Formats: sequence, structure tokens, C-alpha cells
Amino acid sequence: MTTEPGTLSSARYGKDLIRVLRVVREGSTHHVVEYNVRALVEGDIATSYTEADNSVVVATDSIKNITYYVAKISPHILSPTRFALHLATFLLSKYPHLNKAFVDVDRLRWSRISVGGQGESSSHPHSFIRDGDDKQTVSVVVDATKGKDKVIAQVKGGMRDLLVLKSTGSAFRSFVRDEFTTLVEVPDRILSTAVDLEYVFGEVQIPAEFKDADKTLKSFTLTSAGLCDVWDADKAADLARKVTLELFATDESESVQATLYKMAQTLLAEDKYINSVTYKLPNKHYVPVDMRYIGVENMKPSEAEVFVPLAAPSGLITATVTRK
Ligand SMILES: O=c1[nH]c(=O)c2[nH]c(=O)[nH]c2[nH]1
Repeated sequence: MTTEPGTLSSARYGKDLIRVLRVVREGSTHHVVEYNVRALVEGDIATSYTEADNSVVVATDSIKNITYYVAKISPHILSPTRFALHLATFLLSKYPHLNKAFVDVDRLRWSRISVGGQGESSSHPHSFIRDGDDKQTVSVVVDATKGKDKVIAQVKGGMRDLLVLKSTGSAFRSFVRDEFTTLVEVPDRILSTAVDLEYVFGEVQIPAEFKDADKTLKSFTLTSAGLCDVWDADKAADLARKVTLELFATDESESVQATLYKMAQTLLAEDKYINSVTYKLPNKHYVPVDMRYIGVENMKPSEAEVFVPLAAPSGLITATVTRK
């Protein structure tokens, strides 16, 4: 064979878009979670690319089957973060030649249906409603490249597709004005975005009982980054949603940039285990309809009533705020 011009500098594979719903029965009270899972691995797999050597390949079909298996046996299934860590540690402890696992989980919303009359409504024990298109996101990397007794986990949380709109309490003024400027300054406008948020926790040392994935996860809940301390990634997810919604609603916004920054600072202030926060906020424009051609006024800020939602283009405002 002629000399190859390139070298394999990275290789990772696995299964994407694994959809799973799990029921946990607690007597007549049921819990359900629905996840979209991506599970990818790295390790001594180069020859599968360079020499068509499939002896090192755990089929992506098997990775899918393992995902369902861990969903069945994991005591951590109701927590997307711990389920992701369990699946990742399972893959690495089962296959000696794999040394890094990347598991992303999106949790879809299923909330209990409220039943009963006024004053006596209660949450139904086994009926649920999709009460929002937003997803809680979890992304874990479990790294055993320094040995299976020195396993490190990087855990990120976040959310996607949280669609919000406010009809006042948002201005946009004093921006650069030059020959390219057509936008008028407004003291009052509609503000709408679909929140995309990711926050990074400190690295976690997975303790020595790594070989037993279940034991590992039990001790994981009690230790973080070698400290005897507890952090709860799912509690952080609830906090992040609350902080984001409350600040969006209450901030007298001077711009998406300024509101984003306040959200990120508040999240860092309220969860000491979060090291950095990244928001990606599209500015979904709503434009007042000009009806002056028919003698109708609809263009004044605070008075306009009829708007066109613009599908495209949208602004896109992003930033990462990192703990000092
Ligand atoms: O909040 C905003 N930030 C911008 O950077 C921008 N640019 C723009 O046209 N509208 C807005 N709104």
C-alpha cells in the first residue's frame, strides 16, 4: 500500500437517539422518566478504522442494549445525571479496552396530572402530562485513561428549548449608530427567546469501587471531587429553571446580553458547585405591523398591539460566566 497521508488523530463512536421510558412502581404510585440518550466511547479502537479490525468493536447495537439494561437495573434511573454516570461507568468497567465514555441524556417533561375540584386537587399517582417542550440536559464524560482506579468524571447540566416571551419590561437603546443602522431605539419591546443553558460542575473522582458500577454510584452520591460533600445535579436543574424564568420575567432588560449576564451570575451565586455557566439565547423578533397605509397607528412602543413573529433571522446572544 502507498504511504497514507494522514494519521487517525481521534476516534469515538456509539449510539445516538436512544429513546427510553422507564416506569418505577412504588405501590400504587408510579414514577416515569423519558430520556433521549447518546452513548459514545473511546479506547483502543484505532485498528477498527485503520485495519478494518472489528474485534475491538462493541457494536453500537450492543451499546443500545446496554443502555436499556442499565435503565432496567439502575437504582439511579429517576436521576438523569446518576443514570448517565451509571451507564458510562458500566461501559468502562465491562470492556477493558475502552477508557472513556461520553453519555448525554435529555430528559423530557412528564409531570403529574392534577385532578379533583378547587381546594382539593391532588397529583394523580399514575397519569402524566407533557407540560413543556423544554428538556433537562445532562452530559457526562467518564475518563479512565489514567487507569481504572483513577477514574474522573466531568458532569454538565443544563436545559434546552425553554420558550419564553414577555410583552414589556425590555428595551434596546444606545447601540452603535452608523450608515448601516436601520433599527430604531425602543424603550419598550417584546422579548422572546428559547433558552439553551449549560453549566459545569467541578470534576469528580470516582472512588475505588469503580469495578462495581452500582457501588460506585452509591459512594458517588456522598463524595464530590474528593471532598466529603454532597451535590445534587438534579436539584441544580430545578434551581436553574427557576432562576432563568424568574430573572427573565422580572428583569427590566436593557438587552439580551445584560439579562443573560444577570441570569448567569445568579446561578453561580445560588449553587456553589457550579463552576461556569453558558447561555445561548436567540433573540426571537416580533415586529409591529405598520398599518399607517390604512390610517391605523400600531407602531408606537408600549402601544403596538399587532406583531409579526419573525421565524428568521434571529439574533443569537451567547456568553460563558466562569467562577473567579
Ligand atoms: O438585546 C438585544 N441585543 C442585541 O445585540 C441586538 N441587536 C438587535 O438588532 N437587537 C438586539 N437586542
